[in-house]
Amino acid sequence: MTTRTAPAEPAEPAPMAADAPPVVDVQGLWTLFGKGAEAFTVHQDLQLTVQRGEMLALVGGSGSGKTVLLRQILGLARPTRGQVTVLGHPAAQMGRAGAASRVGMLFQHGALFSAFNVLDNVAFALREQGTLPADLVRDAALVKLQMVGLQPGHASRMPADLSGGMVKRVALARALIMDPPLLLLDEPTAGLDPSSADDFCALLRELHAALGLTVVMVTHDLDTLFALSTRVAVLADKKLIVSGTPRQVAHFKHPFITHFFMGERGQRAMAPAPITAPMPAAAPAPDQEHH
Ligand SMILES: Nc1ncnc2c1ncn2[C@@H]1O[C@H](COP(=O)(O)OP(=O)(O)OP(=O)(O)O)[C@@H](O)[C@H]1O
Repeated sequence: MTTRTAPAEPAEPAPMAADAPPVVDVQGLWTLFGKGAEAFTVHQDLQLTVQRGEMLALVGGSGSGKTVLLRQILGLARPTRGQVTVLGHPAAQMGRAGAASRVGMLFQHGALFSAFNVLDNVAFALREQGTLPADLVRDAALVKLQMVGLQPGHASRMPADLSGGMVKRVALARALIMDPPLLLLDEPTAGLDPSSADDFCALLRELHAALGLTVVMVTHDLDTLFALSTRVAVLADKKLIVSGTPRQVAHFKHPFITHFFMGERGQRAMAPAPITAPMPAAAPAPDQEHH
């Protein structure tokens, strides 16, 4: 089995002015679905703030409302009660153009338009805005392709001809086309092999630092969480039960957290990086030591 390499420490959030407003501010959020006997509550008086420069990982069990919360931050879904504010604006009132210039979203499987080539996928939101001539839109899309490590030669390829890692890169370039300060990632490394997942995490770290992005991601993958997040927020029991560094959160007593962090994968992801100094020639092979 191939395993991922031990992650480097995540980047520190960019320094902020003491009175800087949060990039994302969720207050008193209630989300209810269904009616009558079928009604159920997903979020119950949930609070969350995300400061500029953070890379926040949202974790929680299946059905705990992580994706619904991302959609509410993006303005695609409205809360039943409470406020979701993004860069000082109510998320639900941003409109499509406003949302694209403030928030970039990387959907779990890339969600590329299969009938459009790479360039047209990346350029889509900028072209739809209709404010720039076609050649500048094309140049902007090529710059974004380069930013995510793709070549101009990839621009004319169709999504069906791309590897999983390339689909993620194109989707990332598309999410960044309007230079949004906030990037939302839904399972950024899902479906990638360990080496491609490591490469994609490295790219996200570079772009986070180079562009001064604020990132909110949903991930079930502990390697990704440890590689990227400056803070982890845990959704359980319909609210945010704890937030802190990955290591702080891992020690919080809650059945979901124990299950999530304390399994074999969690222990491996939290283990210190292996020491790579060569063994002395005379050292016994490990399987001979206990005879
Ligand atoms: N538009 C909707 N109408 C009705 N129910 C919905 C709607 N959207 C989400 N739900 C329900 O809300 C709950 C939370 O869904 P959500 O997709 O946010 O969970 P999640 O935490 O992202 O789960 P997973 O980790 O499995 O993706 C689920 O029970 C889901 O079926």
